[in-house]
Amino acid sequence: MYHLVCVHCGATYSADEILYNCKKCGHLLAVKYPLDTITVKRSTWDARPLSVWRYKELLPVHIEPVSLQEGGTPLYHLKRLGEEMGLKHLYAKHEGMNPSGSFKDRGMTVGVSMAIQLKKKSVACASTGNTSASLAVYAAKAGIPAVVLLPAGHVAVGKIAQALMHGAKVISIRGNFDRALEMVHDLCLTHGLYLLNSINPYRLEGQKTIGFEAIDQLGCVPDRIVLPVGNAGNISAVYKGLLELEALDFINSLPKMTGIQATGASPVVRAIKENLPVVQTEENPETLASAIRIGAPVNAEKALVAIRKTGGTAESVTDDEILAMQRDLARKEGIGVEPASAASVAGIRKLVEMGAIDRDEKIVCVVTGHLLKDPETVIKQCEPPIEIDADLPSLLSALHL
Ligand SMILES: Cc1ncc(COP(=O)(O)O)c(C=O)c1O
Ligand SMILES: N[C@@H](CCOP(=O)(O)O)C(=O)O
Repeated sequence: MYHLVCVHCGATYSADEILYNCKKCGHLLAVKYPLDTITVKRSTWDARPLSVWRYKELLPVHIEPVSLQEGGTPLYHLKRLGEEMGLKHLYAKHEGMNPSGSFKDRGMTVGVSMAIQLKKKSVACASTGNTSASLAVYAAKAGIPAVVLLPAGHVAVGKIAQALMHGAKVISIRGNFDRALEMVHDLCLTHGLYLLNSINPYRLEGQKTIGFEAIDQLGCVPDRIVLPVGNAGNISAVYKGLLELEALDFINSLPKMTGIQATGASPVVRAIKENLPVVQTEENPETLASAIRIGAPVNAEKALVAIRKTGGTAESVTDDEILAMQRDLARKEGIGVEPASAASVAGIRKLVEMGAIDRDEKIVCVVTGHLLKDPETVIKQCEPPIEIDADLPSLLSALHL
């Protein structure tokens, strides 16, 4: 049976205690499995469909999971963009192909299942959009109420539409995401709702399967895994999962974990570049990649370890660089992603230009959310449709034929 362990002081807690922070030092908790008793074989996993639940021996859920077939997302070889950058082995893992259109579904299938396993009656989160959309979807599937707190005016319309349509109670606060997270944390501690942001150690267990799948699809461990970083849960989760695979002798090397942030919201990048022991909060984070508009990443401590221990790096990209890559992915590779997701590939382009990447590396960029999440940012970048009279001459003239 697994238990919870503080990532900072190592204090341990029983698995069924509803805890988000260590009672001794206040830092975050992680799920620790007795890996020496896990006897699953690679061949057993290989025989199952590619999905979060392929790896159930390394997940905490013991009941029938609340599932909508999450995971099993495509790994695309970016031939054209890779060629332009001089990279032969550049891949994108398209997490926008999950049920609600982002990687959060991997976390929520596990997190909402744990809410049921722990007999919680309602769930809540703060969100820049995707967490709320995903929570609303999985709470609907589980048949329990969900409350979501959003930063007013800073959430993409597709994500609000999802949270509303799937029946969550949607509250917009006049404050940013970091404040919304503090508020929902207080609400959950005082009123017993189950908090499903990435400070929930169980939710992140689902997200670690991104790394497992990438390795299974590639047939080897990539040299580098690149992720956009906001609250820093995903990069931490993927790293944790890879450590578990290594401990089980399923892999014998680790990819360089590489985090990409938007220039206006880049506290992790700053900590890496300036070799700071801890991340310093940015009070007024700003980027049009609203999913990663976060100044106080709650998982930063773990993310710094992931990047430093694997010899990875962190880099920031401007909003213009993010949008240029969003267009390039769409037009040169046929891959539709939201701005925050394009940050990972934009970051690699920048690192290549800086000479910081070995061109023979096998690189997996995680592209985290679907293009249709944020249609307004798409429309603003494109020419509007050409409206014509409904006759052939008008059509030919519009096509310059
Ligand atoms: C589309 C998208 N990409 C990236 C991120 C950043 O992930 P994390 O917060 O786990 O660093 C988020 C949300 O946080 C997101 O919604
Ligand atoms: N981008 C996230 C921000 C919240 O992150 P979480 O991983 O702590 O839930 C979102 O979609 O809300």
